[in-house]
Amino acid sequence: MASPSSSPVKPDSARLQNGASGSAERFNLESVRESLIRQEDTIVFSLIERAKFPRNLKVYDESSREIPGFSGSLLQFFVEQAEILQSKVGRYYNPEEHPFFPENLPLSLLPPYNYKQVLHPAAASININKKIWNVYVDDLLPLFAAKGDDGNYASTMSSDLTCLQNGIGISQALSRRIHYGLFVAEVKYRNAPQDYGPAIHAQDRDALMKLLTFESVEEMVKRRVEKKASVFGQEVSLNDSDGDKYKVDPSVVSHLYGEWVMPLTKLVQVEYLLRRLD
Ligand SMILES: C=C(O[C@@H]1C=C(C(=O)O)C=C[C@H]1O)C(=O)O
Repeated sequence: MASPSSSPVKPDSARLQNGASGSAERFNLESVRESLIRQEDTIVFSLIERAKFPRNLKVYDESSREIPGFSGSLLQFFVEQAEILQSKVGRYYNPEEHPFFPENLPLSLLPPYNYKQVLHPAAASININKKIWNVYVDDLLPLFAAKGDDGNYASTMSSDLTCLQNGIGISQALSRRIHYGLFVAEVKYRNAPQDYGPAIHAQDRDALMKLLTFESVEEMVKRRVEKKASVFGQEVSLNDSDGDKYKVDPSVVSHLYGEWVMPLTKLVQVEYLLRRLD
């Protein structure tokens, strides 16, 4: 997948959406963590939705030439076309939205929403969706999508599309959640500029990673998402003798957060903080 650059369609100013980030008025560590907790539900439900289909690996085959004149996977084509449409109606003016294919996106046909500046302008240059895409296809799908191919490529891509771009979807949920690290990092900097400033001036990634890491919070996140997966994904049976079965293994969800979601969220925080005093 081509390395994305920053989106050309974000205006200079940006404001927290009232959606995932809670009230636009409250901007503190508690409110951004509350938003991350709410996003857990979307991620767990989207895992369950995507798990309806087998891997259908043909969809992700980047050597595919199925689409005349297009070089890339079926899903890349599908998502790219969706992002073109959504860019035309201003989706990427929202600082919480990050396109997977920011190159060559058309400008919005609608006037930009008057967002309040929350993040440092450097945030517009941070987009790790290439990593998210590769992690999703190479590491995550095998964890929760059964082997096999049922030929439902359009349905699979619709599931991935709403995932990658919007609505209830695993990759969209992942991208939005991971890039929410921008807001977490901004709050952490504002709370302790005296701590973060020296590490930023030294461009010390390790020092920044140590400052922004809260292992106790991470442990709570892993336990909570595992519990949510067991509750939201439990197979309901009228036969009491059936043991507990789940649409997605709850331990997989905890593993997914611990191995990828949280490390990538922290990577976004470090990348942002390195540029915070530019
Ligand atoms: C998001 C935060 O930063 C880090 C990443 C976390 C995560 O991705 O869930 C949790 C705790 C921190 O180690 C936070 O402090 O809430």
